[in-house]
Amino acid sequence: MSELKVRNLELGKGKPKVCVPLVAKNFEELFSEAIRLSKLDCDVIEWRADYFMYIHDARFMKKAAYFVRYAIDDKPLIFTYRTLQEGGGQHIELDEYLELNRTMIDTGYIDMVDLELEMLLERPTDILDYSKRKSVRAIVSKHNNHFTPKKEHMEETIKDMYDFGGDVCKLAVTPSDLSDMLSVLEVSNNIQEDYPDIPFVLISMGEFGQLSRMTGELFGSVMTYASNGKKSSAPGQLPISVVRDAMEVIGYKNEE
Ligand SMILES: O=C1C[C@@](O)(C(=O)O)C[C@@H](O)[C@@H]1O
Repeated sequence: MSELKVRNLELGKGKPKVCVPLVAKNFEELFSEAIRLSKLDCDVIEWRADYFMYIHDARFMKKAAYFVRYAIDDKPLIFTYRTLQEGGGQHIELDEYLELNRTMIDTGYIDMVDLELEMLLERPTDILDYSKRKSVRAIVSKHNNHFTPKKEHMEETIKDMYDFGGDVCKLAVTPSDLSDMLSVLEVSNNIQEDYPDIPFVLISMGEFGQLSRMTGELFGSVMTYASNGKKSSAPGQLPISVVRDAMEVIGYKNEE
């Protein structure tokens, strides 16, 4: 499995890393939630800025990023603006989306940025090169909140994300039954076997998909998203302790 260093963390080495979402609408919530999350047993924090009310004010956003960094100390931080089309909290125009992500990359407070493949495909942009130059890792992502695409299609999407320059390639899809969840595991297994250099995260969301959030060590996903104890940022997320316990069992090796 390919490895990727982010601050003190090695994605792709050992167990999948556990990420929890930071969801807040104003500064007060942001700061108190960031402090609360910093004490949880998570490896990474994802600031879901699409729920924040000051996204149109770059000065406030820089301050907010500083607050979050200060509150969470040395934990790796992902900046994510999830668009409405992909299940996010509020609408944003493409120009502003790119500008906001660039501003956040510039702050030096974030370690990773989540960029949606569809937004990157809208128009030529150098934002992936830009984040590389600034040593911010890029997660290229895509979310299907309605169904699970065909297996070949999911595999192609992950490869496209990698070819495009994603440091981590993430696809989250919606199952309508358990066999949809199994397709996601099968695609994960194919990618880890055929493209071991691609660090990826494949998620089957919702209740049918929950197994996919615990099995990364077997099927190759380098990270899993868990609920933060108050709010989840996607259907099917499990509490951190449940994910950790499951991963202990799944990764258990007999010492003989
Ligand atoms: O892309 C993802 C994965 C996710 O959608 C999930 O299914 O856990 C949760 C989001 O916060 C994150 O940005």
